Amino acid sequence: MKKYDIIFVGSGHANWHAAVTLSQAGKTVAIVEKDKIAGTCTNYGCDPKILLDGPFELLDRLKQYQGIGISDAPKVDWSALMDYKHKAIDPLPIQMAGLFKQLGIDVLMGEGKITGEHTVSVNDQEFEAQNIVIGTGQRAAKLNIPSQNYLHDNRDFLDLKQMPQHITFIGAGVISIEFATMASELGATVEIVEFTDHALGAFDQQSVAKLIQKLKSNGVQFNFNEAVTEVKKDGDQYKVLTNKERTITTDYVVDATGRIANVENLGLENVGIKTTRGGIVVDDHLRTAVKNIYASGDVIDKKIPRLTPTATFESNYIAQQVLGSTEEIKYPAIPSVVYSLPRIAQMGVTPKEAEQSPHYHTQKLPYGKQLLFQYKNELDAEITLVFDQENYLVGASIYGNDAPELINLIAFIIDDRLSANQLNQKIFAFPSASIGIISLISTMLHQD
Ligand SMILES: Cc1cc2nc3c(=O)[nH]c(=O)nc-3n(C[C@H](O)[C@H](O)[C@H](O)COP(=O)(O)OP(=O)(O)OC[C@H]3O[C@@H](n4cnc5c(N)ncnc54)[C@H](O)[C@@H]3O)c2cc1C
Ligand SMILES: NC(=O)c1ccc[n+]([C@@H]2O[C@H](COP(=O)([O-])OP(=O)(O)OC[C@H]3O[C@@H](n4cnc5c(N)ncnc54)[C@H](O)[C@@H]3O)[C@@H](O)[C@H]2O)c1
Repeated sequence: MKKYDIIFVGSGHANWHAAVTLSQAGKTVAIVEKDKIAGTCTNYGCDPKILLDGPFELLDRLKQYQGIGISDAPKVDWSALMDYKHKAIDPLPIQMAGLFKQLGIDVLMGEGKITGEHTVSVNDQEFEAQNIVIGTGQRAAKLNIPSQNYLHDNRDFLDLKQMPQHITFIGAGVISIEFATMASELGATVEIVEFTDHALGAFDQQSVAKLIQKLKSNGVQFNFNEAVTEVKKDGDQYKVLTNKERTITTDYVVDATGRIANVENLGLENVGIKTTRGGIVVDDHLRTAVKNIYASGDVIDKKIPRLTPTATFESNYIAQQVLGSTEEIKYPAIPSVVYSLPRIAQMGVTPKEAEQSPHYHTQKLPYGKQLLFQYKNELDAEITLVFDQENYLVGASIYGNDAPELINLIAFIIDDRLSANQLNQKIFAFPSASIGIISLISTMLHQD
């Protein structure tokens, strides 16, 4: 039986960062993968999504100059954009496989199964390892309704050769909102059916309300407190039936009602690894019930957001544990971003949490209006800052196209508990979007 120091089941961000670090540290490493190398983010998630979003973001920025310098905006050619997506994304698993080979990491293609505390089987062949890391991620949930096979998921949407004229999204979470943004910008008619009374539950609802208004004005119809009960085929189209006795006639249905952990058929019961509905149960060292078997990334039952940077953080943490560290895992504040137009970002204490606690106070800044030149006439952009009683920044919610970049900058201010004086010791480029925000924040920050 071939022996390794460590075997990783799954090749996504939850695992490959640790695999690279450990092989560079002289460990013998294998990665087991049953689908495309590099996992969801690279092949079916963040990377293709942001690549397809690029031209839409550009057009959204052009709209800021509509009537004041720009008249005829260009149009997006979706099928050409899709060809470009394939050119850019399809080689990535091959490139990653090349990197692993160069580093001496064995890639074992097939379904990995835990057969014992130190053994993993792949295609009926057994391999032994001192440590095992389970990073098998999540998959799209499927609504339990008749005619499930008419429902599409993120993989299908991000591969669409042509944008359908009418699309129905089930669920008003991050995936639906991001995809609905692109579809509506292309001119598709979009309906979203959501069974709660709100969209994007984890984000500041005042920003979400502004975004919904904008999407509505672009032709997106929101149906809250409504559930899909059945989907029927009707010639080339579909009939989506809801519990409000409504029928939506549509060309394409995306089920984006959440994601579930890949814990089945993994042999976890062979060694007594515990799972819940949320995924694999781990301790504060990311160890499962079997101490030499870790779990990492989306497959963990966790309260923090399931994102690529959190999976990467966990992967880097596990590498250090295997190399001898004994520290328990401590997460910094985690930024979450919805890549809608405009973007919505959230980090640290939310405005809602702040409202409900005497320990925090908030300040809303309509920076789009205040920083007209830096923000290129993006008039509705705003940020809500949350401060603690000593006026250190502990949270921020942003509504604006620069939100992903600004929230990364704000991460330093929150994590390092920077004071106004510390910020003022630094020199930033001017004019720039970020310096405008820094200047505004520094007038409110803890003075020392
Ligand atoms: C549409 C979409 C957009 C997203 N956009 C963003 C974004 O903008 N920003 C962000 O931070 N996050 C985003 N995410 C989330 C991000 O993709 C995940 O958090 C991240 O991929 C988690 O990494 P992971 O390694 O835990 O899981 P995955 O990337 O899912 O990797 C798990 C791997 O394990 C493999 N596997 C499963 N079972 C087995 C088995 N038994 N044997 C062998 N291999 C197995 C799978 O095939 C898969 O390749 C998005 C997700 C989706 C679906
Ligand atoms: N920008 C990003 O970071 C990003 C982007 C896309 C995906 N992701 C990842 O994917 C996850 C989001 O996936 P998602 O959007 O599918 O899930 P989600 O949990 O964000 O949203 C699902 C929505 O569907 C609704 N819903 C559930 N059952 C329903 C039903 N029967 N009928 C109608 N509505 C129903 C829920 O109330 C919820 O609003 C994130 O948590 C993250 O892990 C991240």
